[in-house]
Amino acid sequence: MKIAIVGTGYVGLVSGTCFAEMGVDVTCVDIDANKINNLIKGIIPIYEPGLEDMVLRNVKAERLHFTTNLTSVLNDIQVVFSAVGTPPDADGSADLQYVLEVARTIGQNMQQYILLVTKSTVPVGTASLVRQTIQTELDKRGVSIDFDVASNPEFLKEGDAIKDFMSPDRVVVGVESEKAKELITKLYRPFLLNNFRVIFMDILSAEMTKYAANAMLATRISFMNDMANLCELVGADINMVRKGIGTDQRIGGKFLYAGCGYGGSCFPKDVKALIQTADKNGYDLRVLKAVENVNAYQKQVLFHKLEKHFKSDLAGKTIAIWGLSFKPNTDDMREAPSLVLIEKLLQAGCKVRAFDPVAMHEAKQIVHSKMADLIQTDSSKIYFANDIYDAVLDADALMLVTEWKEFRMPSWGVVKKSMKGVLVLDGRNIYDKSEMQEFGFTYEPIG
Ligand SMILES: NC(=O)c1ccc[n+]([C@@H]2O[C@H](COP(=O)([O-])OP(=O)(O)OC[C@H]3O[C@@H](n4cnc5c(N)ncnc54)[C@H](O)[C@@H]3O)[C@@H](O)[C@H]2O)c1
Ligand SMILES: O=c1ccn([C@@H]2O[C@H](COP(=O)(O)OP(=O)(O)O[C@H]3O[C@H](CO)[C@@H](O)[C@H](O)[C@H]3O)[C@@H](O)[C@H]2O)c(=O)[nH]1
Repeated sequence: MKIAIVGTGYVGLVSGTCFAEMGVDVTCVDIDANKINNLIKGIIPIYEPGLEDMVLRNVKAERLHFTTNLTSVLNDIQVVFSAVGTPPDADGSADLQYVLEVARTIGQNMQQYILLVTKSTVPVGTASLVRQTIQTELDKRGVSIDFDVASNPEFLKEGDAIKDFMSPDRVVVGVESEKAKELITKLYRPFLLNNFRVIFMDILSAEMTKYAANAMLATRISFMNDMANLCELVGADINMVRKGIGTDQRIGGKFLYAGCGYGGSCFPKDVKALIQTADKNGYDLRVLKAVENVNAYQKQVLFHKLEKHFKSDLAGKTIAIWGLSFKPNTDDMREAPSLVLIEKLLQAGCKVRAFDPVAMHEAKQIVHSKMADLIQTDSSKIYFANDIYDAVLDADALMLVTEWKEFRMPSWGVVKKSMKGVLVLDGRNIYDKSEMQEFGFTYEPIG
């Protein structure tokens, strides 16, 4: 079977490569010529564990191809997946310009039946817009060609993307024709050996399922962060509370980790977009608004702890940050809590020494463009360190922001000698309090 995937980002490249791994002939399409040229040369644009090997293997086997020209493959295939970006508009709703552009290109150029499957996260009702857009282009051409639209939202997590795609808990598909259902069933059949279900439903419910899933996960995190903040005030331990409630099968143990806020390209934007969808339908999603507020507060919690410790006298202090990406195993910096902290530290007159195993390049670019006004007079205000020990040199405090594996067991003796101060703020609760105290640190986790 031959398919095309439009949009060669995290979702498009991972999905395309995984379909190719299962024997499907896949062409990945992107408007970014630089990205496509690099992929043709074997240069992978994102950091995702295991992806590079899998891309190279499938390119070599001639099952995975790259092009900037969707039209050139359109008449050789029956199924097109759209995995282009849906970034937030100024009001927080999803910007559908890329999704509709793909539909337009298809309507303008298709010569035979096409099933267009939207994998991007799109507001409920988008499939109708996609259908209308294709139909309008066909009408302009004065031709009548059969086509279908479907919704197949993606649930993969960055850093675990290949495992999530190959063995998901489930695949959700919204269809409105038997033909579309058959094509998608055929495509996912090889994956079913990995023991998951394809759940077919109507398109509106499939579109809604994606937002409801992300909203529920974000809600769990904000709920736990709220509980963590209360635990601190009453002297309870959020980790014990987490274990205590997570063992209740109705609650479950996953996505219950308190921390310094959720980031990434999905939760923040999808929570906003769902609030917008509700507003447009005259409904106030009060729970999700609270989820957002808690998260905005939580991204500043480590800074507030620092202020409290130094009695707001932060000017001139050197603060080390371990972990910049929004979560481990990715170089993605979108909505990363580290960015909020760096900005607040620079505004308070601190010097920042930052380190991340993978996201240094992205982090540097963002800090230098978005915080230019804060560092222009003195670029030494932020230093991107060579490793974890370089980062803590002469630091008054250390903040652990992203729980990369290599931060889990540092040589605390070396860290202690290198630091000027003793404060360690653990934004992901990965260290052992008594061990930290034995080393002489003032240790503060979340909750
Ligand atoms: N990143 C994730 O972990 C994840 C997981 C599940 C769902 N999603 C959703 O999937 C969608 C894609 O996310 P992403 O993170 O992969 O985005 P991304 O920004 O990494 O990639 C999108 C790609 O689409 C390309 N593009 C834009 N317009 C195009 C067009 N007309 N033709 C061809 N290519 C075009 C861009 O150049 C870019 O390379 C979003 O809706 C997102 O919400 C993302
Ligand atoms: O218990 C937890 C779990 C996660 N996080 C934070 O939540 C954010 C998101 O993490 P995660 O969900 O693992 O990463 P994403 O790659 O953003 O994946 C989410 O967003 C994707 C895009 O929609 C969905 O496909 C996935 O199912 C959904 O988990 C990160 O900042 C994490 O640090 C916590 O604070 N506590």
